[in-house]
Amino acid sequence: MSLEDKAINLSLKLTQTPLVSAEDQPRLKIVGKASLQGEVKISGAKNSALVLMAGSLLCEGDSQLHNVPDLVDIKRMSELLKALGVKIVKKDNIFEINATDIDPTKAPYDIVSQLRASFFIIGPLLSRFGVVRIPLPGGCAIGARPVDLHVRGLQAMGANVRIESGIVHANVVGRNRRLQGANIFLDYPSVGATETIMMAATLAEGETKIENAAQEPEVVDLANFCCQMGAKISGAGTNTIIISGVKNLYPVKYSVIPDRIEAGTFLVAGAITRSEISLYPVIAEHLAPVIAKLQDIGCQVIAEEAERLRIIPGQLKATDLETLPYPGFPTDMQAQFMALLSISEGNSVVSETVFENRLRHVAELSRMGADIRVKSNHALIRGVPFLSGAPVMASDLRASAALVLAGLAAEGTTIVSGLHHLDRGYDNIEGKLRQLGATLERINPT
Ligand SMILES: CC(=O)N[C@H]1[C@@H](OP(=O)(O)OP(=O)(O)OC[C@H]2O[C@@H](n3ccc(=O)[nH]c3=O)[C@H](O)[C@@H]2O)O[C@H](CO)[C@@H](O)[C@@H]1O
Ligand SMILES: C=C(OP(=O)(O)O)C(=O)O
Repeated sequence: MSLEDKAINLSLKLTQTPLVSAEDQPRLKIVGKASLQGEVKISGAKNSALVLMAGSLLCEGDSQLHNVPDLVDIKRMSELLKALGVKIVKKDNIFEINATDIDPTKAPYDIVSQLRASFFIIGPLLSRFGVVRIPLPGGCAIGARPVDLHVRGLQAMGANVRIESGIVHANVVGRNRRLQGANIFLDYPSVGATETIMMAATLAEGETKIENAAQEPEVVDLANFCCQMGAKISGAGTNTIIISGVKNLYPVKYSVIPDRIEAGTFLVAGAITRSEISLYPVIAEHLAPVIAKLQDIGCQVIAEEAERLRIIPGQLKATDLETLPYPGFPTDMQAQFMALLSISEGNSVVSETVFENRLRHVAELSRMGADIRVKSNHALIRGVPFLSGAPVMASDLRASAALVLAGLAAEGTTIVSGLHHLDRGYDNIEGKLRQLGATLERINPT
């Protein structure tokens, strides 16, 4: 077993075994009152790279994805594709993906159950082969996360879908096993459902219209990737996407957009430690709701030049925020802002509207001295002058980032466990923070 496989196995084991004690897991020791300076390099977007890997199943031949971040989620997605028969050659941040000879019924439960994005392969596989079998991704710490909108979209396009013993079996009969274009109104602008239907529609017969579509930058990135492969898609980035099906798609070289959530997390690192830092490369427009909130809180965020942002922190003051589908404030930045607001002067209300269980970091921030009360999906935060370092446990990916940020700002030392969450979605966060001047180290179990 390679070292990489061992790391994935350990990570899977940790996710499946929440009762592993903190001392038996790697932990991050963070020295507080950090002062940061310099520039941080932002990696490719996790949520784009994952769906582009799914999208590369749409054609035969060698596709190349550039700027792929180094993350456990990407390793899991690679394992999933390999289980289908996909050949992947990785050179640094470039993935060469060849999905010529693959079996659309071989997705293993062990991987799909660990990774939401793994379910997104259902669209391209069904569209290209007329048949697919895939376990349900299941819920996770932040909510139940059903896939009904994905399934209903595919059914509207003519797929027969049967869910039995936790496995989705779908096929298309007649008409050369091709899905048929359809008008689909999404009850909610789900990112994943929009991506699933969009990929499925690229090879369908006729035109598909997705109304109330998600407008996230990752949806636009996927549309650009598919168009470069020969798909006909218009309207991505608005709430109505139109896809005219084509018979074949072709492999391309494509570069993943910068990760707006990683960038947002570093902007908060600057704000919470009262440090001036810059970030490169970023697409400032993708960060508009995050930048607007940082300005409300008292920080300046300036575009120094194309793709480079600098945060100039100020006196931190309270603000309210509500998570919403793009272009609203992203749910994936809510926990990090909660850490920031916990030491901003005054009272803030944070409302989580996208996921039903995404406030579990409150208990851990409270352990560090934050004054936060939760009522249903709202958190009332009374800003305190400082946080105190403590042992804390991450409950999900962005909660882990929030605890790292809180640890950087706190007085004393913070020990964060539950790092398998952090490793899912942050490419070398320790190295990047260290380069900015933070003192932190990973303690491995003896
Ligand atoms: C891999 C990936 O891209 N993950 C992102 C994606 O997740 P994901 O695509 O799973 O998120 P969705 O936009 O689908 O989910 C939003 C809401 O819709 C609900 N829902 C979704 C699908 C469905 O069939 N039925 C249903 O009820 C979900 O439970 C949730 O409450 O968008 C989320 C919202 O921006 C981000 O937090 C995730 O980081
Ligand atoms: C919720 C997230 O990811 P996923 O959808 O992969 O669980 C996230 O990136 O914060």
